[in-house]
Amino acid sequence: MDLLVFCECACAILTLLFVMRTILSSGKRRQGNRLPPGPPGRPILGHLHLLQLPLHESLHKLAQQYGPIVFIKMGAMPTVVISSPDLARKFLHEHDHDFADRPSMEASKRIFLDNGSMVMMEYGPLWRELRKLYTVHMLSVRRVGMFERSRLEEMHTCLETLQNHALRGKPNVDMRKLVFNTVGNMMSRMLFSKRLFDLDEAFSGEESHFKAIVERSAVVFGTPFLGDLIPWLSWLDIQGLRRMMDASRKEYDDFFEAIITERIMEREGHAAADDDDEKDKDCLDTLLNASFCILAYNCPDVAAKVLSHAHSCSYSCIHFHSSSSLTYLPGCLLKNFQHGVSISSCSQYLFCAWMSAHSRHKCIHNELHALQDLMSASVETTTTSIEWTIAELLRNPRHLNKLREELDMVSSSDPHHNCLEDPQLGNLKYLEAIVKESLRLHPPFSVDMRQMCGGLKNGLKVGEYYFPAKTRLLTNLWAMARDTNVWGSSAGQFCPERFLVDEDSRDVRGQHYELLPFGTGRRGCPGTNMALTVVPFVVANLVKAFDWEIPDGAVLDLSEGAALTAPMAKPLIAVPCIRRSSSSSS
Ligand code: HEM
Repeated sequence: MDLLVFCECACAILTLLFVMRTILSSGKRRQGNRLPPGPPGRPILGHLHLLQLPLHESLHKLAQQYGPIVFIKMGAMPTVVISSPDLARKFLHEHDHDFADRPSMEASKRIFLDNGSMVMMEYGPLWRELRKLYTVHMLSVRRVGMFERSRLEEMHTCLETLQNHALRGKPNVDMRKLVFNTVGNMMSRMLFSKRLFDLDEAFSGEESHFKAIVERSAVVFGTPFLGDLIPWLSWLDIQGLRRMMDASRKEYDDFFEAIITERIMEREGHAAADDDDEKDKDCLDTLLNASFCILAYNCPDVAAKVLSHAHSCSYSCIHFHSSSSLTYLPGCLLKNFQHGVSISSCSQYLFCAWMSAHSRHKCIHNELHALQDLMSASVETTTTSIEWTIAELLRNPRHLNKLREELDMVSSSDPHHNCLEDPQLGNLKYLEAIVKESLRLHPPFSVDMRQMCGGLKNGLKVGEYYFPAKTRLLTNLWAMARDTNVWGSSAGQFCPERFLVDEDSRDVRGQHYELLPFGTGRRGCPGTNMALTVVPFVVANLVKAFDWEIPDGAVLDLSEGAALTAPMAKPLIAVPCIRRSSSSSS
């Protein structure tokens, strides 16, 4: 074979091999990077044009068309939407640690100073520290139980207010306001021992100072910020949202700073009194005691300054509140810290050193955000759940009467003067079934939002699909809880009996993936104990004490509101009528 023919053949073979390799490798890449099905998107907007509020309904429509796993782009943000219990198990259990971040949002960055909110914080050491503090020291069953007295007092005030108004005629009550203010006071007393709300607002249309702050920030959180969806447009702020976010942050800061500063002064005053009763009075005390620990994670540079300051001052003794009594701390303990004593055991001592040496303002922002975080995460959700439950009971008098019979069995005394207490409610199966059923049909967070952890820079393969880095995970809790394949043909109806048939063991605490009103896994709701104490408690007492009616001429409207959480579209207005006696009314 002459040389020319040989070269031509070799070139042809090499070209062929190159083309084949390119085709094969691109095929392999496509196969390896296969995305879940989804509708065609638009440039820049992605699939935003398909999404409306309430979000769970738009996502449900997509699932009906493309199946239980759908890939969309919210602007530039890759997003996977899941709507089946099996997929929820896969993503939120098997891949829980991979999807443990929350989507980063401008509002939470600005209002909670660099995502200082635990709810929105990225997964990492500070989140872990805070989470432990919340679940073990602030929201455990024991801790929630410690505040039973203040909840009883608030419930009593609520029933008394209703009774006074009912005696004067047939008043229309804005149930959302009444419940919000009652639950708000229960929470604020547990967090920092203060009442924030006046219950008469439910009749007058007035608004407390704190409620007005919450509502202004809800507007900011509820308005989509363009830069959250299309990051390269984040410089553009046509709606002036950044200014509103900063104003909102200042309002929260001023509000909580006053409360925290007052407490610090009180604690300093009490230091001389050696008062055991004041220890860990509420969550703010717990936070202040753990303060240095959080500071060390959040601002290591500041923490280092505290240490060196404490050291250079060589305090011989610093007074502080220990968990048992006022104690004097020998300076040598501070030195020990630098030789390896754990942060948490030294936190209280060093916090006091820091307090005496530096401006208060700088160091209280961790406590400030924790209080703000817990108030925002708890009051709205719990209120929404109670409002929906009462509305469903008004629509279904048969269930309401059955519940009342159960309640009358545990307490036949005068319904107007005695609150039903937690221990009386513990074994009431029908009440429990009603609360579960209400959370099933109306999960206050209808769509759970997570994001792939920042560390997974090359994305992640789950099952047969590949997901790009920072993919957002939306779990449609609302759709899973209404799936007829799981819940049968009555999936859309309010039917508490379903939890009583054959001793159905499905519960709401994150073990049953078809019913996840509190989420699940490491980022599941740490306030579940509190919510499952307060919701049945308030519902039971409202039902026990009054006959409830819809105002004359009004229609009970159970449509859902267009919001990120899933409230009723309009506040529930009801009329409380005093029960003649607990036995005669059932
Ligand atoms: C009926 C009432 C409530 C409902 C339905 C609810 C629901 C939820 C849901 C769905 C999540 C996200 C879970 C996940 O991503 O897997 C969550 C997170 C959270 N909830 Fe609740 N919640 C309620 C009450 C409360 C209460 C009373 C508190 C505090 C006292 C609270 C504090 C929090 C916090 C701090 C988080 C963030 C947890 C984290 O990101 O690590 N919630 N809640």
